[in-house]
Amino acid sequence: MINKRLVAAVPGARRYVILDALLQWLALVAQMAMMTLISLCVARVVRGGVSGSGISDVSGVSGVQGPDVARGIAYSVGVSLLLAIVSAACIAAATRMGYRAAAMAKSVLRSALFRKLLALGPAYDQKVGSSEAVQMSVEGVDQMEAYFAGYLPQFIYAMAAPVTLFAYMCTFSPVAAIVLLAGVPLIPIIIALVQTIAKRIVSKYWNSYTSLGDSFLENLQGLTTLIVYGADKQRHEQMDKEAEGFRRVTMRMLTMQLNSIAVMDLVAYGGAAAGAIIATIQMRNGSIDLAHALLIVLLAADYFLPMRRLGSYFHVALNGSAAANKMFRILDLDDMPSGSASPDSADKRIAASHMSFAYAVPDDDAQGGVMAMASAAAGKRTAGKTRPAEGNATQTETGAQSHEMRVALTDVSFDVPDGAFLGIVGGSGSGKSTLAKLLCGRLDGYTGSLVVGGVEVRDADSAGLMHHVTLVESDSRMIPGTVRDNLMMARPDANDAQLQAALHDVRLDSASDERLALDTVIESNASNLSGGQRQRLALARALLHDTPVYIFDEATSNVDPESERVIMRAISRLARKHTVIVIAHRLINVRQCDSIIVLDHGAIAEAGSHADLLALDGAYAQLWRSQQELEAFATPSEEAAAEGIISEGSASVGASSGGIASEGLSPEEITSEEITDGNETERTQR
Ligand SMILES: Nc1ncnc2c1ncn2[C@@H]1O[C@H](COP(=O)(O)OP(=O)(O)OP(=O)(O)O)[C@@H](O)[C@H]1O
Repeated sequence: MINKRLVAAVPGARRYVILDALLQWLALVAQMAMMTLISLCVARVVRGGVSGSGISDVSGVSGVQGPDVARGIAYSVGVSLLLAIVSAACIAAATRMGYRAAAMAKSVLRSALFRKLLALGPAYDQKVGSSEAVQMSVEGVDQMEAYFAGYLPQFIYAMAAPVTLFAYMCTFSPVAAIVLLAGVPLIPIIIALVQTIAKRIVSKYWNSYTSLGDSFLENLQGLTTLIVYGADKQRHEQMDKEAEGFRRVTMRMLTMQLNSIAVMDLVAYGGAAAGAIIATIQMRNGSIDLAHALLIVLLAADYFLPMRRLGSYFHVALNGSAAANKMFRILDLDDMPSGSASPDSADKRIAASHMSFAYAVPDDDAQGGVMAMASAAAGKRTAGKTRPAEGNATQTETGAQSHEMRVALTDVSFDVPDGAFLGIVGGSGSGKSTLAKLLCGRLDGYTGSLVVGGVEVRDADSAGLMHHVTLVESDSRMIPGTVRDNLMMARPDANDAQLQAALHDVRLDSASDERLALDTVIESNASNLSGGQRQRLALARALLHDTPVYIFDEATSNVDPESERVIMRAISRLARKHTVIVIAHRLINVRQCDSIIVLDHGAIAEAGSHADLLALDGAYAQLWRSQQELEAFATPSEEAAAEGIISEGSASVGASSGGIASEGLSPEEITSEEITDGNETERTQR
């Protein structure tokens, strides 16, 4: 009934929980004394001032006769009021202690979650969904309030209260004390019975809640796409179905809670009624007087109420416990491994030797693609918390979840000399991005060897590796704030002149049409920037990072031709001083590289310079020819344009693609300003 791991996770909350229960117990003692006085008073009023028996010792008002009755009653009322105040103060203090325990639990767990998300590293979202992370750290953690402030103190108090009442009642009516105590365990028995069903329902509730959150977030993020393709109605219906499923499981949970509370109420109030019956019988037998009979009636409910309250807190606790178990699943994820070796900033070489890598994919997701065919090279460790089997069999078990291994890279070997300019090309899914992520330590679990900055990546200190390799991807993120904030992220000590220089390098300075001031505010999701501006700003930020190695993974895939030209020119200027790797689908963007690696299904199919690869007449040459043909096809010939034989639609395609083909992505254009200017003139004429 207690989530031991949850309690152990917040050791500092224990003393507040115990103080809370202790204060509740003191309130009970004060109430017992108050009820004793009240019973005595009532009995004296009824009997016209005749003194009670044993109670008088407790109340201190025995033996008060005749005219002193009024004074005795006033005295009792005064003391009762004082006791009521003491009891209320104890309850208020107990509530305070409960909130302290809850605040501590929430703060400890929320910090632990945030620390874990950081420790999971840049690829945290591969292990935890964004919406799950948000739900757990907000609503999941909030569930701890009821658990620590309500359930835990109540659990202790509900044990202590009946025992205390039993001990007191035994002094004047052992029969009533025993009968009432015997009824108390009925409530925990009901709780235990309900628990078996409730656990399953509550866990279903949380699963349904987080998965609905995931769908909601994804649909919201993709809302524009859904509307554009007219798929919003269908997604709407699908979400309605999910929401209906969530409503049903919520209703089942509430029904179960209300039903069990109703049964517990029956026991609690039935018990109190039983107390009244026993008191009446005993008084009629003459074994107790009126004052004691009244006292039994008044105290009988208190036997059951703490347990009854525990029963209602129990449902909240189950919810908190299920949320905590979900949190622990996140907290139990393996941190991004970090070695202690620091890459040498003077060593800009990269070397891979017989390097292989496979993703662990949950069984349900593992379909199609290059499935479970890990070569024997896929040796000791794999991504995340998985472990490949020896040889070709690559099924793994992680707790209840089994995984298939999806091979992404197989037996890859290459050497990149200091300051080299390397291109990596290949079809979709050939492993280019995986290689980029491995090089900057965002994925772990490769086999073979991968050396960056003179150290094996798996042994490298992850912070050191992040300062050695900068990866710029196609969907670079900006944080809300100013342009300055985003740039200074890469170099916190940069002055305005350095920031301006970085903006100048990517043509975002005041001389450019696309200019951005350092104080320009960037809104959420950089929605006030164009795709080109965003990517150029990301490049400026990367330039400020000034690391020995740069990797650009499709850094120009979503931008306009002008931005593509600016970015490629800035990238080519980086080479020599830094080692630069460019991953591109468009071969024209790697044509000027010293060497190009062609990946095919995770393996190196060809390697060499652009000229070597064309001479080889293999996959690269074939792809080059087809891309050239495509671009030539997309470029409207001057004669055709002059004769007006290109329709409006195709002219617009031609203008955009033709722009890309001719606007400065050839090596000459990238490295020579004059030729670029010539192209611009040509474009203006066109
Ligand atoms: N997180 C992941 N979990 C499981 N498999 C993955 C994951 N990321 C990539 N893969 C798989 O690994 C293989 C290589 O993917 P990768 O993203 O490296 O290819 P790519 O060459 O960069 O493709 P593209 O050019 O389309 O970006 C693919 O089969 C892909 O399905």
